[in-house]
Amino acid sequence: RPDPHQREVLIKMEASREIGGGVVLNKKEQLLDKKLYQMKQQEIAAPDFPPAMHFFKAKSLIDASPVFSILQKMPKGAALHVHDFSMVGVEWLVKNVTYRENCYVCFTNNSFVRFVFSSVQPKAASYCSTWTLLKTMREKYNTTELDNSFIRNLTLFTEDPDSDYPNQDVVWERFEQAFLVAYGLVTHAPVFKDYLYEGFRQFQMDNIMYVEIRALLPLTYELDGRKNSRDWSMRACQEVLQRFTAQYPDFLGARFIFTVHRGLNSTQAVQVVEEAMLLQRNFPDIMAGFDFVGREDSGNPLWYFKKALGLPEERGVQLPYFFHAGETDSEGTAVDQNMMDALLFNTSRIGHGFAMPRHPVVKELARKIGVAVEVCPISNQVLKLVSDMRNHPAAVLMAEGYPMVISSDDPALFGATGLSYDFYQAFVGFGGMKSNLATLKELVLNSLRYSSLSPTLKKKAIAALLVKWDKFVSETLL
Ligand SMILES: O=c1[nH]cnc2c1ncn2[C@@H]1O[C@H](CO)[C@@H](O)[C@H]1O
Repeated sequence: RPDPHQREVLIKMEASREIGGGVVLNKKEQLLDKKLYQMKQQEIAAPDFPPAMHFFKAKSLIDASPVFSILQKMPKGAALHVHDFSMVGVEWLVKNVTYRENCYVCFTNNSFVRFVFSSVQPKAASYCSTWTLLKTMREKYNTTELDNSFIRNLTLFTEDPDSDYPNQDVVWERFEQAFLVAYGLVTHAPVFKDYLYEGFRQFQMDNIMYVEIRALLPLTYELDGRKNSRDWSMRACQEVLQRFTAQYPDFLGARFIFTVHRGLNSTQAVQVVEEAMLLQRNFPDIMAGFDFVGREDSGNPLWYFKKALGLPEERGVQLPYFFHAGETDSEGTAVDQNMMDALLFNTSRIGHGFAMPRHPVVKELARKIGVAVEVCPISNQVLKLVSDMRNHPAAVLMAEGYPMVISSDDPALFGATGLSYDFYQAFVGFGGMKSNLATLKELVLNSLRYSSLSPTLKKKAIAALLVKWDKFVSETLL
């Protein structure tokens, strides 16, 4: 039995294992830490405690939170897990993109919309009404109502999430629909570039200096229906990045993780991995690697793709992996082995790792080889129906000092922006009263440590972040 006299020592021992347990705060940081502690105490004691309710109901409360406002100002380093077409708030798509010339709309049998840009009347699709020029439609209908209905199509946001999304099947179906709605807009070649630029801008506004984007890199199309190559998309990414960093020199840049849906078969996977290797060779500066996306429970397990995933090593070619894994509750099924298999295929990080606490060997192995988990709190709340953030599995990982980064997955679809809302859920929700400024500092530093930047760039990025951090601490104390 432990000695009751050892109580203090044991408590300290636990605290030292926490994320941030090893971070030493300077005088100024200690002051800010105290301030944050008091602010958090008040928030946690309030009857309407945001992390205990669905994010869609909590959002307006979080917006009013003083802790949130500090988290917004905090330099957050990198966003390492965000999807290409969910970076930009959907208002921008509706208010800016759908108001451009030559934008057509149609309505599907299950009452969703689809968009396309075309110089001529587009051919009707079997699943949709005839295409109508939006400009003409706006002359006939109430524009505000129309725009609001588009916004509802593009996000999952609703006043009543509990009855609208009773289970994961319903919410995932709705989620994939929203991407399809955006698809015709964001794959139009000029919009593709503007979207990316606006995405960087919105992340930069949230004090993020670098992003790694899970990107489908779909073929973009021109007004006459002509399709551009995938190389065109990559060059467009390069060009937009150059333009953006020239305008915002504080922004370090972005890299892309080429992704495909996990529904494809093993032969298709071989082709896709071949293409990924080619992209990695031709665009080494902006290509980070490869991953599978889509709902894990309904897709093929990673092991099914072993032939494809073994190709790069077989050929002695570099293709880093960044697998989504453990975003499932289906304990003991084939997909529940994805985290283990991700490690066996030498993954650089694990996307989500929601099931990690249930896999002790994976956890030990991953920690030993330095594989971080990308925790996406709000995504898990919306797509995995985690109703109370205090019960999020990352609470366990955090207490054990397991290497993790906080990311936002699909901020636009959830009605969030950048990373601040997810940091709020981590800091106030599963971090509780234990997480402090040291926790935040470690999380933020982790985002660069576990990024795919080269060692030299990483060093530079961390130095730049620490300068921003000191400034943030001083300014927040004023
Ligand atoms: O949390 C996630 N888990 C798995 N797949 C996702 C998640 N978020 C987005 N996507 C997938 O990424 C594609 C857009 O890049 C979407 O089609 C969606 O299936």
